[in-house]
Amino acid sequence: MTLYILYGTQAGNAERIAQRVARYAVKRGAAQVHCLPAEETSIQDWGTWGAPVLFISATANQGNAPITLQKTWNQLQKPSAPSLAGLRYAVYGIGDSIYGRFNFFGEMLHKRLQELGGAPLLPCILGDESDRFGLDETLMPWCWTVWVKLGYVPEEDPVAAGEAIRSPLKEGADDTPLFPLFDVRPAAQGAAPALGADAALAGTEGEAMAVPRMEPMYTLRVLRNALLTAAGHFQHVRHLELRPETLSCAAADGGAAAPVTAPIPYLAGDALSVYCANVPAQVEALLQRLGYAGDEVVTVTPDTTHGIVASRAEPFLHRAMTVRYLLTYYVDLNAVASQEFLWMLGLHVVGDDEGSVEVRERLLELSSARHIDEFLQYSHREKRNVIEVLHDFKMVTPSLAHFLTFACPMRPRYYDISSAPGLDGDVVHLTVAQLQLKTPLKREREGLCSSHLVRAAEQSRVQAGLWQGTLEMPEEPAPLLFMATSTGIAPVRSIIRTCAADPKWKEMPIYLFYGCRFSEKDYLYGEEWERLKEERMPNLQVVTAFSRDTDTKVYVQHRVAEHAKLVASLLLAGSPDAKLDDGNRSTFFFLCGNANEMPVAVQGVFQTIITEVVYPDQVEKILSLNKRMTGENVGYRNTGTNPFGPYVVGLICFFFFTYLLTNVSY
Ligand SMILES: Cc1cc2nc3c(=O)[nH]c(=O)nc-3n(C[C@H](O)[C@H](O)[C@H](O)COP(=O)(O)O)c2cc1C
Repeated sequence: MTLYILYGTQAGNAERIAQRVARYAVKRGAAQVHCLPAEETSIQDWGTWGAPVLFISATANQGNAPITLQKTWNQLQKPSAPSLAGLRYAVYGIGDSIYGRFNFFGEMLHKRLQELGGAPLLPCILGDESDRFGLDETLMPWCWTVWVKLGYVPEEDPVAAGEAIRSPLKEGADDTPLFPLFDVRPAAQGAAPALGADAALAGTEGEAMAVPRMEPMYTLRVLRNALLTAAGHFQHVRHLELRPETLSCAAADGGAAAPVTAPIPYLAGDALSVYCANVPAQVEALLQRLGYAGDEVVTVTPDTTHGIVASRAEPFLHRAMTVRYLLTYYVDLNAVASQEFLWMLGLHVVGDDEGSVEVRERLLELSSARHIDEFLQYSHREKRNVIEVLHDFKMVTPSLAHFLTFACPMRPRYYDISSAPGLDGDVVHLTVAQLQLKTPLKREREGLCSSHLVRAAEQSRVQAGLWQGTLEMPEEPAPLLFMATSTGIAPVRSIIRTCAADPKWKEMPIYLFYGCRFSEKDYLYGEEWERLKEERMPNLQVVTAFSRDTDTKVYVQHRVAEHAKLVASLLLAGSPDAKLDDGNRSTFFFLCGNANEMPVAVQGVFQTIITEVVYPDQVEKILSLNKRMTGENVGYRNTGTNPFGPYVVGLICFFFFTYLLTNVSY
């Protein structure tokens, strides 16, 4: 019995869940489980595998496909997508009901697979992180139903099929098989030179070297790293200018680096996926804790002896490297420890003495669904990483193979590019805010990658890939309306500079509503707008909202309300004199900034403006024309195409492109 589990993840949660389900499947008797990011497979193959496929996917950024499913999703949506007749599948969506578009992507995926001829084993199940027991509440019954459908457990067996399904916690983490996905051995004598054995390859603090990765990687030289916010302001935002020097191919092809001969082929809306190294002091602490000096040379290979025969191809596989190098570049030591990590530690506690029993019980408790609140308190709210957990539970020392399996792999952080090829040539700009926070117990935490970038010395190097977004600029010049806050300005700056480089845009009205705290402290790129207006874009208008300059807080939406007539006319037809029945020149609207409250606030003010302030006598007409502007239906997209799609009605050409804060990467 072979089973495929394909996952879509943005930040790693769906990957962890998928691996857990893979373990359950092995326990239930699957002989071979392939557990992979969906994008590592081809949709053409799905219907021909002759094996069921379980899709486990998060919903990202207000209803969108997560990053490891984005390309696949684009292919699935095409009219030319292949028939999926022959595919038997089930979708488990991962989301959180605090978001308006709860599990939107999981539902879309399920529907599309069915449209293409796939046969669902059961209806799409939507996991909700806000459920009392978190995802386990739906995950466990879903697993059981799938096992029954696949014949792994007998349909008639009341324990397996009935009781277990009703009891969400039946298949708990504590009885999943504990086997590592990797095998770690001393590297063979005389093998190729080990990564990290050479001091130069191990990198120096603050400087990422060309560490092999699965995707093509640029090494970029930091030309400039300037503070944008005032000295003493609570938040550090910096402007980085980076020039690509070398490009290495995917690790799978050997990872050879070649000099870069052409600019990075990016467009407005694209991002750099930046990798960084762990802090050396943390690596040394972990080496000591795991019982390594650090210079031991090892080779890691997949451990397929237990049934999981294919899992994500990690770039550290099959190459000799020192343990220090492995832990420096391939495991995220700053990530919050997962429940699975605690569970794995719990199962490593041997001994029946009182102390051992107590520690084991505590760890298994923290890792069980029933104690999710305690886990969140211990781990998430305090941002407790794996090293701190190992420090708290000194009695347990996992093997390196187990540690690698259950710790969080090092993943890149995404930063919107804020430059434009037309104005900035081969130099790429980033606008980076350093993540700094205090936990409830007043422990200071900072973002690994944002700190790495913010501190990157000029002339040091940064390692990054190019993430191509899906933002579509208007084909012909059109009025642009931006609303942005804080570092949400990064993609806006890229678009504005793209337009500034093209004389065709010179006469176009471009309005930027920008919100931050203080005019003197965090008004990012304020002087640049003045210069661009003078030199290239006479019709660029910037309206600012400085929330803390006055006693009463002023936000972007308040400024929008003050300019009601202008905004309404832009939204409705693209011309300040437009009537409701005018308008074929559509304004492109971009909303960029904190995804939590701003979109809803701006939507509210738009609706008020259009229906109550500007066209009070035509409310019904407007609402009937643009149903999607009401209530829950307004679409927010991360660099998406027009979500109104066929719903864009002739009279209200309202293009809604939104960005979410990819700049909050840490
Ligand atoms: C920026 C952001 C946007 C999100 N948007 C949605 C959403 O629109 N709908 C939803 O159901 N869940 C949403 N979620 C919740 C995620 O789906 C959920 O946290 C999930 O566990 C993330 O899985 P991942 O780590 O595999 O990406 C969002 C989470 C984040 C961080």
